[in-house]
This record gives sequence, C-alpha cells and structure tokens, in this order.
Amino acid sequence: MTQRMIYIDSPVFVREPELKAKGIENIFPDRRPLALEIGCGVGDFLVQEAARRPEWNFVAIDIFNKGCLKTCNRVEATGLTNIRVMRAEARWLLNHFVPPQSLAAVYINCPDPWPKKRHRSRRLVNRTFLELLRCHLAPGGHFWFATDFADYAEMVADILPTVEGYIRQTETPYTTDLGDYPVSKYMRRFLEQGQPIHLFHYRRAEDLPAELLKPPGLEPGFRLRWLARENRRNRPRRIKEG
Ligand SMILES: C[S@@+](CC[C@H](N)C(=O)[O-])C[C@H]1O[C@@H](n2cnc3c(N)ncnc32)[C@H](O)[C@@H]1O
Repeated sequence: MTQRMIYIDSPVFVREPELKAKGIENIFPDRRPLALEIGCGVGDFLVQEAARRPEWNFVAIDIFNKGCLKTCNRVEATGLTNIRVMRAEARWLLNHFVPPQSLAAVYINCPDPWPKKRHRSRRLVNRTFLELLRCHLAPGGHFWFATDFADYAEMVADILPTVEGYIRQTETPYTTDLGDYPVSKYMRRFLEQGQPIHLFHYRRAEDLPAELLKPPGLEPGFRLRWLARENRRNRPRRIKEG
C-alpha cells in the first residue's frame, strides 16, 4: 500500500531534525515518565490514556503519514499537552532515539496481524523485538500488547515467558477482560463484531544483568524496508485537509 504524503503542520508533530537536536526526552517542556505508543493509528487510544495519566508524557508513532495527521488533529482538539506525534518505524526509533531503560510504558494495540503463514515473520512483536524493548523499558516499565488476532496472541503467549526480564501482571498469559484499558478504533471495531481482544500486561524486572540490556541489533524488518521505499517515492506536499 502506498501513502499520499500530506505535509503535517502541527505543533505536536515532531520531525527527525528536532528529535536529533533535542533527544526524545527533551521534546516536551517538562521531564516526566515517558510512554510510547507504537502504531497509534488515528490516536484515539492515546488521547484517552494521556488524559487519565497527566503525570506522564506520551510519544505516539506510526509509519502512516495520514494516521499521524489524524492523531495530531485529535491531540490538538483535546488540548492535551502531554502528547507528541512522530512518523517513525518502531525498531528504528528505539534503536536510534530512545535511551536505554528510559520508557515507563510501551503500548501496542492491534498491530498488523499478518494472518498468512508465510507472512508471520513480518509481525512486529517477536523474540528479537521483545529483547530490544527490554533494553529500552525502565525498571518496572509496563508493556501492554492488545491483539484481536488469536494466532498472534498465542504466538506472543508462547514467546513472552521465554524472554527473560518480563514479569506477567495478569493471572493468565493474557486476558480478554479489558478492565479500564482504553479502547482503540480497531479494538472497538472487533469488539462490536463480538470478537475478543487479547490483552497482555507485563512489567520489566527491576534488576536485569548487563547482558540482557544489550540491544540485539537493528534487524531491517519488513516495515523498515517498506518505509525507506515510501520515503524515496514520496515527498510531503503542503495540502490543507479539513
Ligand atoms: C491495524 S492498525 C491499528 C491502529 C491502532 N493501534 C488501533 O488499534 O486502532 C496498525 C497500525 O500500526 C502501524 N504500524 C505497523 N507497523 C509499524 C511499525 N513497524 N512501526 C510503527 N507503526 C507501525 C500501521 O501503520 C497502522 O497504523
């Protein structure tokens, strides 16, 4: 899928030069625990989460330009000041811009399921990704992962207990009782169709041996290669969108 690139002119949108110049922890006027939502879509989950956790700062990323634009519009409409939006690929951002052990929380809701067997390796959440995330989560940092896709849930439920340093916060590997976890656009869509959402909640262990805090190295994942191609093909244009 190619994307129509619209210039995002929003005070909450952060571009790479600003990120490089300031560092992710300094893009907000005040330092607070920093949380990251990966694949924010249109931003409806994050505005709910950021409103109920005003003591945290939130970075929302997505590789789709239009999703970033809609998220920016939504953030501006709510008046929330603790959210910034970036168009970025998750592994790239973690590897290049997120300091070690700095994230109070990471959220991933309804990531692309890649249902075909031959495409499973394209799934974002796999062993290497969880090892990478472990390096960037703060001690005690939260990892929330929600998927509508049962096969993805089973895959992650198999892997997570074998990745050292994650501590389960639910009685079972995942729960379909969402409690007060905010509902995203995709989650709502599946819930309305009577399909369960599988919610994982883990926390990073307080103390980890140094060897578990070494990043596994940037794997040029499918989305990273796709984004590089898209960026070569497109140059953002300034278009007024209502
Ligand atoms: C199925 S949508 C879900 C959107 C939203 N989280 C929700 O639940 O409504 C998955 C989103 O993840 C984004 N995405 C996929 N791979 C990504 C990656 N490697 N880094 C950042 N965003 C990614 C896609 O662009 C898409 O917007």
